[in-house]
Amino acid sequence: MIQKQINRSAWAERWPAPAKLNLMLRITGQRSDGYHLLQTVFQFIDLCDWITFHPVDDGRVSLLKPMPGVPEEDDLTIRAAKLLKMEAGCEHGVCIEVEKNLPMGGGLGGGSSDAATTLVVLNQLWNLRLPMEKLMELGLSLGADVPVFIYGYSAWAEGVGEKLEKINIPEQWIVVIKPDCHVDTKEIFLAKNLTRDSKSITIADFIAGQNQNDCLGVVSERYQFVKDALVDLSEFSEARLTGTGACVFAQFDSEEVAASAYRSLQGKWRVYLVRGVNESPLFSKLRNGSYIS
Ligand SMILES: C[C@@](CO)(OP(=O)(O)O)[C@H](O)COP(=O)(O)OP(=O)(O)OC[C@H]1O[C@@H](n2ccc(N)nc2=O)[C@H](O)[C@@H]1O
Ligand SMILES: Nc1ncnc2c1ncn2[C@@H]1O[C@H](COP(=O)(O)OP(=O)(O)O)[C@@H](O)[C@H]1O
Repeated sequence: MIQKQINRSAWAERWPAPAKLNLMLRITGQRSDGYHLLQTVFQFIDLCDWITFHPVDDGRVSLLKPMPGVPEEDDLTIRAAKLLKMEAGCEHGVCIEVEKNLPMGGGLGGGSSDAATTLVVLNQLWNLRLPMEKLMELGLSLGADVPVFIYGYSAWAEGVGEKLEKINIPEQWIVVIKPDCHVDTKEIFLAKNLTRDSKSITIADFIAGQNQNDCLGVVSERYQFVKDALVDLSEFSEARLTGTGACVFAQFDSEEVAASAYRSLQGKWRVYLVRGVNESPLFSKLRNGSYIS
């Protein structure tokens, strides 16, 4: 985590909020508050929302343009900025501009990533100096997926996704299909027939090929588009579900083979050709950018 101060010019920058994939997901139990205990592996992909933070003098936190279907006060960037202000007890204001590229409710973690980028970048721009651990704690109160985007590196995750351990995964080419449906995370976790008692595995087991997603059965039984997308994608490589869906993905060693699969699927599906990356593009930008003094 970069703790250095960013120059004032960074206000004019566009900051990435990358998507994640769950390369496997096991549900090993349930907490007394209903939240499920998971084992999962997060890797980032180079498909991003882009966020610009415009300074304002009146202390208000607002969106330049609210997203269709999401009231401004519910937007995770607004909630993150307000939470940060409250935690730091500061009077700063900001107008947030989000260029939304990640499909919503797709299991790519777009809302969580937008929240994480807001926490990390405003912490720098407002010179609050909150440590990464505090930002991750604030992030967790916004959503189970937020901490990994603050952590900024591919991770083996346990708990509800907040106990993170760095992991290096081959940075392959990936084809992602976004089926034309929105899967509600809560609905899947409430399903009676969801597997909730998977045996815990180790990182070595995952590397050896144990990569099941325990949500797959319930999601594909309820969402025909997801089932169909898995069938079409598996003609090219092993097809998997990310998170609770709706997106499905397949990994490829070769860009050429991935691009060929992408082209074949393009006519029928909303499809993305991306690359898996172990360092979050947000942290690559913070580390490599000339705006860090
Ligand atoms: C399943 C995962 C895997 O990465 O991804 P998505 O498919 O949503 O991206 C996440 O853990 C999702 O995280 P996130 O999308 O932030 O979920 P939250 O907003 O915290 O929770 C939405 C709802 O799902 C249920 N929930 C969520 C996470 C969890 N470990 N157990 C749960 O039971 C809770 O009912 C909660 O009210
Ligand atoms: N900035 C945001 N971007 C996306 N979704 C948001 C945002 N703020 C709030 N949300 C809400 O969070 C829900 C989950 O969005 P998202 O994170 O994209 O999906 P998922 O958790 O399946 O990856 C959306 O349906 C939307 O109602």
